[in-house]
Amino acid sequence: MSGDLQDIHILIVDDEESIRVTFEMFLKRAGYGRISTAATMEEALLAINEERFDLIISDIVLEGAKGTDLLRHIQKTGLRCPVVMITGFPNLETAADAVRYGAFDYISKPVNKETLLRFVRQALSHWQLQKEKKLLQQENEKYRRYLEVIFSSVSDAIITVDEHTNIVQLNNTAREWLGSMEPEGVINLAGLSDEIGKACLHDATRVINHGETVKEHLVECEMKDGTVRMISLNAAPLKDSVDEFNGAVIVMRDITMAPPTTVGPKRTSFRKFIGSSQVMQDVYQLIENVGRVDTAVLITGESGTGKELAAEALHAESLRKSKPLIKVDCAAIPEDLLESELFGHRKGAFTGADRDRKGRLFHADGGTLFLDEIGDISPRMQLRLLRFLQEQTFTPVGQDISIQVNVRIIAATNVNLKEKVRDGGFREDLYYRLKVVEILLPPLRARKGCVPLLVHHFLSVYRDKLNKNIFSISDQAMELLCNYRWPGNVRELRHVIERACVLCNGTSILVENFPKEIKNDVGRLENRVDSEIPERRQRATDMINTDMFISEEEQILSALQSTGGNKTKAAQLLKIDRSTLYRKMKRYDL
Ligand SMILES: Nc1ncnc2c1ncn2[C@@H]1O[C@H](COP(=O)(O)OP(=O)(O)OP(=O)(O)O)[C@@H](O)[C@H]1O
Repeated sequence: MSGDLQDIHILIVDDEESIRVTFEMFLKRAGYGRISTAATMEEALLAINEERFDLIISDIVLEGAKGTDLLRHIQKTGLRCPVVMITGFPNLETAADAVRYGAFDYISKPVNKETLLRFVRQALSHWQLQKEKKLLQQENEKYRRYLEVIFSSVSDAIITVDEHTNIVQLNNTAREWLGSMEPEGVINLAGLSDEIGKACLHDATRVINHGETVKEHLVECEMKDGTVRMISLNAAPLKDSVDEFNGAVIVMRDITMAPPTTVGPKRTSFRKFIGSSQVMQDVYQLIENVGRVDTAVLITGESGTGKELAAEALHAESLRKSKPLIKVDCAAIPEDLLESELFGHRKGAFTGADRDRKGRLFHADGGTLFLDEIGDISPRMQLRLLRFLQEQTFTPVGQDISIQVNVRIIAATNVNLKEKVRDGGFREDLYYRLKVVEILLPPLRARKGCVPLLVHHFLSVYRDKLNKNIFSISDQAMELLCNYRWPGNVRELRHVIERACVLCNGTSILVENFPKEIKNDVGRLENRVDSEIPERRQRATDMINTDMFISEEEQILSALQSTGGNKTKAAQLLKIDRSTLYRKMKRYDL
């Protein structure tokens, strides 16, 4: 407990020095570790802007100002910590005013040690409860948004109804399918006249009246566009947290073209991403789903994994795509400039501000702001950003009037933000605001199946850029690249291929074109005792078709990619004849 008290930060505001000193002494002796004092309202406001407090104790009468003025300012800044007012007069009206303006409570003078400590304990435990409640609400909000993303992005139609078959919720697909629905008011399934509406009513009634679940009820339905589709309906009872029956959920899937288990073809690229491994398929899918939902996204992953590419793809997938995507590298801008860079400033706001300047938030209006390296911003910037996320308004430096904009925030970091929150280096409330949805980009060593594709992609980029006739890469060179750990991820691979293309004098990239750290791996391969080699070969055969080794399908894909789809050249690259290539392409459905 005393360890907790040590971390509690209390601000005492009083124009009488003796009171400040006495209160500080009482609190320190009681174990409270961090006490700050302010003699005037200006000093108090400065402290509140710079630091975070758990409690403020203020005299109701300050020199040249009233304690209630301080309360008003505190409310304006959005600070939520409790404020206890000390009132010198037996004037109940002023004290009641203070409570009306948001004070937690007031204490009448003279204040003895026991009374002060009692009020402090009460205010802090109230504050603790408030914080826990807020955290819980944030968690709930997070899950609610996750569910909303899933609900709105699945291609199945989902409808929930109450026990009278009134529609409670439906996702976009369901809205599209239930063509005869009026946009406003309560809609009952009984009022829908088309096949699909009737089928929903039939299944919902079975669930509601008999408590049965309905599985794979297949109906032919004429859709709005006149086509006849085969729809599979599944329905189940909807129960609340205490197992009370609440209605039914109906999930419908169009199975006309494909059976439900069919998996779509693997993508070898998406927007500016190259890569075909399963983890990247999941990333592409998530970006597509989340791009359309107007929510904050936190992109995480090691340096060089493609976080900026993910932000660009999210913007391109969103309804904001015709508006600007503004990028800010928070680590590259000095801390004292970042505030005016983001929020703008008025002429004369600080030395060197010789004209008004609109910030990047203003320029991003209607579009997306990408905040790279968000983990590096100062506590002051964290607070300003939090306020912006809460209100979508901001005030340029040196200006009084706030500006309203409509901006989606996408942030990225390569540090562990959760750990930073735990260490107190990053605000928890901001963390949850930013991380409504997280996209984690895996390191390249966890998706080595992507390496050959990336190698051929960058090879063709630099072949064109450097105007060279490099068309292949030796098996040994490729093996080295596939086995290397890539601490710098795709960025490092890109540089390695660029360098190799510059150094290459022939038509093939060779091991000798690689830098030392990669070439040294040859030594490791060659120095291996003979007995290890067959075992390694065996392992390679065993692991074909996994992400660690390159499957035949991926070799063919990367060869086609690097030759721009030219099958004759791809066959040459793979050292097989054209007809074999055609046969294999057919087999893998490429
Ligand atoms: N999957 C990929 N396909 C093609 N190029 C990629 C891929 N991933 C990353 N790159 C390239 O690697 C380089 C680094 O990518 P990016 O800047 O997006 O990484 P980052 O994760 O934002 O890095 P940092 O954290 O250092 O800012 C860029 O040149 C980018 O085009």
